[in-house]
Amino acid sequence: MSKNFPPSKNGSSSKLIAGTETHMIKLTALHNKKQIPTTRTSTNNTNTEATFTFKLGRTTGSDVSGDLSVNSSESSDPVESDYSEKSEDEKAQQVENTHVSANSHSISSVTTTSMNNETVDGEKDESHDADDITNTEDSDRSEQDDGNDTDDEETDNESGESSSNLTEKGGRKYHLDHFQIIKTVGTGTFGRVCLCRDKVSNKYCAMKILAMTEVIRLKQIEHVKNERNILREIRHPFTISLEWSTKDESNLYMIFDYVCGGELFTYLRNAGKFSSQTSNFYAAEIVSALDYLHSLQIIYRDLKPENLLINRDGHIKITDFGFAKKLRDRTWTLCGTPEYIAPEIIQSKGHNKAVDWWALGVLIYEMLVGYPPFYDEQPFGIYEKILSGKIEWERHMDPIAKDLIKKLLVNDRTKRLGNMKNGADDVKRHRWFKNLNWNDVYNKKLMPPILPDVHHDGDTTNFDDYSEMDWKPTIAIDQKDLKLFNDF
Ligand SMILES: Nc1ncnc2c1ncn2[C@@H]1O[C@H](COP(=O)(O)OP(=O)(O)OP(=O)(O)O)[C@@H](O)[C@H]1O
Repeated sequence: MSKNFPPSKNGSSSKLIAGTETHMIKLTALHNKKQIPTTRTSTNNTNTEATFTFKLGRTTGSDVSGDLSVNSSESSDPVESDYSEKSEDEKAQQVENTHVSANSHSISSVTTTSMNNETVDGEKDESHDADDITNTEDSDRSEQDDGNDTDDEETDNESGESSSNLTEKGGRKYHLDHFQIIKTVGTGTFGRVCLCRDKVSNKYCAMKILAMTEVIRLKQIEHVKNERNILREIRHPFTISLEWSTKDESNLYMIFDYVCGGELFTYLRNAGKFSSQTSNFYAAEIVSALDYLHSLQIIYRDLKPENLLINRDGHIKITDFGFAKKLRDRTWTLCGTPEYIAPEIIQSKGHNKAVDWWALGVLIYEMLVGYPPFYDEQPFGIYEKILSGKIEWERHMDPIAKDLIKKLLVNDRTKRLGNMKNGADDVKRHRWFKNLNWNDVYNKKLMPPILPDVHHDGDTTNFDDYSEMDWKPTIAIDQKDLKLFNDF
């Protein structure tokens, strides 16, 4: 099976997307036939026929059908846990410290080519009303400042700021022209992520630019609003930090801390597979982050090595909250990346945080083995394998890690570790994590197994090179469409 698994992220499967597009395979699905409907028009969907589309390439593509979440009062899901953390052994994990470059071909001298900032001209004031999905009373939210005068308990006055860059309350007042775009470090379905320099603080940051025309065309309006709203709400050592967001008449912009080590995906493909210790380190940081997100009723829904960035200090930052959702009960949106989606998503049963624990099982397997447990060249083949429940095991696999994976990759989500009455604590107490002190994990006290080869904060050598010639011309959307993004 490994023979057929493409090592490059463009070569395998992809995120799911419904409704449109060139370079996609169109498929017709019948509910309850081990196939996936993309649309759900009512909760009673027996034998509903739906057309859906998959984009090729595991990460070059993106997303999903429009968000079709439906609240249900007939949840059969297990009781939610209180997520209180339990300390275990005091022994911190000792892992081998190696300096590794994410790109096997990365160069050590770094030139950051300045580009004219043609796409980010002129800031528009924005409304910051959180939509009903993410409207919570999270005390951390004040630190996710967006520079809006009405919502600015926020950030320090960094060096060199003039008073015109301060809000009335003394917080940082952002403008798009504060950011100089340097280089593209990632591309997505409707935009790109660029390394930028904040000319006010003189710090590097990452700017995610989403073309609103594409967001509308791909019916992703609710998802990008979810992404922004959830990012404003969260603060955790292993999740990306949103510094500010805004829009103009063409694009949506999100400014993040720049994570210069590149994607875990690259390190994993270069290494082939990780040792049990290395996998354990990354899994622990992800468990810590998932536990936190779930405690806020947020499901992440896109766990995979491409979305795990490694910081200069070797610790994880989870990025791409494009599928994250604040959950009241269950949700029905078809989304994720084929190799990582849980059976209940395929079966359109409605899903909850259990899908993240399933994806963790897939991720741990992929780290230890080098390829995911369910793989086929076509998404349908992947789904059949997921639903069959059959997993091929390597002969010399760490038996304790295998036990955890088996308990995470349980088709019946009511019996899946992480989704039972003790919640994440069941995962944290598993024997594979027995040497960990979870407070040490949270406080980044474990020694990272990989230290990225980074020469300075704005180093981009751990990312692939992307052409800067294919920036699409900015198209201003009309006022009617702009209103769709009123609360972004
Ligand atoms: N804060 C960051 N620092 C450094 N690189 C980043 C950062 N955020 C994103 N990237 C890079 O950009 C890539 C694309 O980012 P992201 O997945 O958020 O975009 P997207 O448009 O949602 O992509 P997709 O369509 O694949 O979901 C990431 O895989 C990563 O390599």
